[in-house]
Amino acid sequence: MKIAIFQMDLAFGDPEKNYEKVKSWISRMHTADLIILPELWTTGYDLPNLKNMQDHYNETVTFLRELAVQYNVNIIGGSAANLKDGNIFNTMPVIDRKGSLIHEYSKLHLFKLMDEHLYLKEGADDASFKLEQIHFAGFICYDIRFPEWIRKSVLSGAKVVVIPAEWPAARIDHWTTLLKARAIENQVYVIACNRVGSDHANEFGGHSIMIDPWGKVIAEGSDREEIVYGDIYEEEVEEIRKRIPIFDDRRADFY
Ligand SMILES: NC(=O)CCC(=O)C(=O)O
Repeated sequence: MKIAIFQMDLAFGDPEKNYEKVKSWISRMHTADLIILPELWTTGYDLPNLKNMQDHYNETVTFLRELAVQYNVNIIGGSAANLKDGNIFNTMPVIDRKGSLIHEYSKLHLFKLMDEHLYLKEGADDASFKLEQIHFAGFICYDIRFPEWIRKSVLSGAKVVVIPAEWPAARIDHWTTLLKARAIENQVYVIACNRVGSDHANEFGGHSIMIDPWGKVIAEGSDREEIVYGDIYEEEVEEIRKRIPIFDDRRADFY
């Protein structure tokens, strides 16, 4: 499967501008099977204004469904603010080549350092889904600091872990280290998309990355706006798991 990660810069609180940007860049990614966008790519962390955006999530999903059909590509649509029953969730839509919305996941762990707990509600979704017969699990940014949560999906069969993010440059060493650890300890592919650019509070670090189940970096972005490309091979996961069989050796009776 050919992957294209778009580590974009965002127009703060301006979905129309961000839609325009994705529309103008997507034709460069037309050979990919799967495109991945960053967390909250339509608005950035314009949290106080999200409550005024009634149909925003549905508009975003419709926009991505049309692109998926037009370019015959699967899209993991980063995440967008999703106003539901008076609460706002930080929700990742997954759309297949036919334009069907096949999965949604709302961020489970809210990040207090960026005020998420003041404006957002934590999700309660399963992270797993299948895309082109491959078992994926999708998490959002801060979720990567919770290895038990990721391990749960891996134990249920996930072979590829995808993470859209808005991770500040100030902690980019944590980003890279945590992602490599998640890949090595779970023997899965890790594909992570982080935005670049800045808002009033943070500079974001980019360095989107694809890591194989051995922990080797397949592709890594810079700190500038760009597309990061790489290929994944599902059978590689089983090969690595035969080399060091941690799932046979783990002592599930103890933990
Ligand atoms: N958007 C986020 O969840 C940021 C998480 C983060 O920066 C961290 O250090 O964790």
